[in-house]
Amino acid sequence: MISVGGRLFVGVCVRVILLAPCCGLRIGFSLLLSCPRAGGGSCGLSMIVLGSHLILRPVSFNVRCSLPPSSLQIRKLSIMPGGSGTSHPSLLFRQLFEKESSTYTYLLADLSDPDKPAVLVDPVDRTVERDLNLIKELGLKLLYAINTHVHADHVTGTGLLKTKLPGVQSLISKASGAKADHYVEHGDKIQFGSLYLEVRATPGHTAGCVTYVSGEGPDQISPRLAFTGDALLIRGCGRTDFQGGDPAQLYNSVHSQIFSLPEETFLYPAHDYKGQTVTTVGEEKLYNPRLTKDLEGFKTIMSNLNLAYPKMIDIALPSNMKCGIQDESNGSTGSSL
Ligand SMILES: N[C@@H](CCC(=O)N[C@@H](CSS)C(=O)NCC(=O)O)C(=O)O
Repeated sequence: MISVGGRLFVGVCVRVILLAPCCGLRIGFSLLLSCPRAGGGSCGLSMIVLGSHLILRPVSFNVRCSLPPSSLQIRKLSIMPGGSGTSHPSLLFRQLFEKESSTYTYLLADLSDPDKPAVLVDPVDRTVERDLNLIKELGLKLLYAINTHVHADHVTGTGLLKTKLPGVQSLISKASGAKADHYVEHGDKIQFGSLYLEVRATPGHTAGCVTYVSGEGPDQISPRLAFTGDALLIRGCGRTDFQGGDPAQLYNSVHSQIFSLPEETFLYPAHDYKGQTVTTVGEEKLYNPRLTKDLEGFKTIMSNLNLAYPKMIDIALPSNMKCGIQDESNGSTGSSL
């Protein structure tokens, strides 16, 4: 069905028509011309070509086949996994999943730049080959392999990526105390082409947790995207019982740095254990069962989670303190961005 200027509809369809018991089924082609009617339906004339016969029939529809005016904008959107959309003509965005640790890795690139510069947020060592293949196939130039924090449940892929793609630089917060090529602090900007991610300190799950928020302004991604790591999970949040975790600090981080973003901001966490992919600030402010409580209620919830320690914690923590880099000589002398 084609809508011309939102007023006239032209449609072609193939019909299977039962003529009479003796004739059996016949295939016909129909051309439909119609115009919208008050109340959302449309009416028009159907011309059916059936063998050598032309049948003209008035028709009426209750279901509109045209796009609502707002969805005309959809043509400009990059459709995200999970059904969300963001409007930036040159953004490439992928949400990738590692199923052993239920970790999300995010690939972002600026396709308007001839180099197609890219960043990868929270890569996992087990899925580095998959990520590298994708980066290669799409012709991207990976600038930074970024961590939101020192993960306790899996080994970061940043070290492996650096060995396989020379030129890639690892990046983590200064407050994490981990080794990397670059250390970021609250307010820093990570540029890739004409796009950037802003660093917001969101400690509480770990002392060095940061959230990376896409840039602000008419030339940036809209609605904004925030990669929250484990500070905020969909309808949940990161635990606070190790790595310098502190429930009051986490509560304050989420409320001041994430819930202060516009309601339509898309939130992408580092994990989901229930098959969810994305949420928004507005949704979490309404429905997050932990963070909608007052501070005392939140602290009570957090001290009663009774979660088992992550299975890989003893391997992951020491490795991730070196950004997953096994060779001591590599990545040990980082600098600010
Ligand atoms: N079972 C998993 C670990 C699950 C877990 O503890 N997840 C962390 C984030 S990774 S350190 C968390 O903060 N969870 C919060 C929650 O409410 O689930 C494993 O063994 O790896």
